[in-house]
Amino acid sequence: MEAGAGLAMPSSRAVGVGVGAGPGGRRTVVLGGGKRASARSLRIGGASAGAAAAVRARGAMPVAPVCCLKASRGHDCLHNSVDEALLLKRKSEEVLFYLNGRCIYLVGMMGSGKSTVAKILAEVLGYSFFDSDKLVEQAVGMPSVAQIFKVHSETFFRDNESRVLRDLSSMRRLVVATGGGAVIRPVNWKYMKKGLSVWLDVPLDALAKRISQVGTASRPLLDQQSSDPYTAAFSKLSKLAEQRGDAYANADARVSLEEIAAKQGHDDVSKLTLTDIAIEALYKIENFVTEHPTFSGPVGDLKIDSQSPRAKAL
Ligand SMILES: Nc1ncnc2c1ncn2[C@@H]1O[C@H](COP(=O)(O)OP(=O)(O)O)[C@@H](O)[C@H]1O
Ligand SMILES: O=C(O)C1=C[C@@H](OP(=O)(O)O)[C@@H](O)[C@H](O)C1
Repeated sequence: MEAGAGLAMPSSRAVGVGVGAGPGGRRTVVLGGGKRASARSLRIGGASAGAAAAVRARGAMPVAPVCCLKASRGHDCLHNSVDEALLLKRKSEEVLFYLNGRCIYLVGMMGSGKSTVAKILAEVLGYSFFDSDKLVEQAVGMPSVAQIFKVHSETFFRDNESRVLRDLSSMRRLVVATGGGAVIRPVNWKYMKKGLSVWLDVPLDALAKRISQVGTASRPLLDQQSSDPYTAAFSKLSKLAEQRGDAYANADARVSLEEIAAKQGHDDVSKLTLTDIAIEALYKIENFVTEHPTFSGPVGDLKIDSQSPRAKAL
């Protein structure tokens, strides 16, 4: 049975960014609606130095004073967090102007952080967040992508994925985390090109580490019991990356974690915070829209606002 994608809109939320201490004293960004982004989104001391370095590397002045560069506790840490949160919020306000309601599609390999980063971008932009895998699950009426692959087939999943992207592409003000394989069908690019696509480019070894930590059960293309989880994930991801070739490079903007790490003087992408990555994504989006002035023009057939009652009926 194939079903069309029914899109249930999350309710619209006030957008605000604040900071707080999460469980175990870890830092969190508190986003609009009271949701907390991952505790990795802010780090103490070094993180703010990193954000400041990123700003300097871009040749731009920080929009909020970046202070408190040494690792410490208490008020200094709070200032660091506030600086980063403000930078993220202010940059999002600038980008909003150019986007003119167009959707953002995050593409990238499995585990590249599309869902995680998309949620942050949606919060700061005041957009709605969608995960295309979840919409396919809803459309098909199955609890997981893994089950859809098992009971039906990858082709069945891909057909539904394309339908979901088609339906989303007529809407405005969404940040969509696509499935890692969405880039392989040209028709999906036709849909995603109605908005702006961002490739989260993460080194394969970092992806394999993340995926082996969370397990491969939810990612059927990686689910192999035979060898140790890191080696299995790395080997399969390498094959997929080879097969997919330049497909990800069709995206309008590329956020390379290796590049951000190099700009900040890190030798390891795992030292980057989610805030670093989200800020870089906003800078890359801004670069694209300012280099393509026609992009900010009339939105044409994108008439359905994600927050409107009409969208709920889709
Ligand atoms: N920058 C990051 N650093 C470390 N772990 C991350 C980062 N981004 C995402 N993760 C973790 O990696 C896993 C996959 O992230 P997710 O956002 O689901 O990726 P995707 O949607 O691209 O498959 C999750 O456990 C998430 O918490
Ligand atoms: O790379 C892929 O082909 C896939 C990635 C998955 O999404 P994530 O990238 O969100 O894990 C999911 O769509 C499916 O398992 C196939």
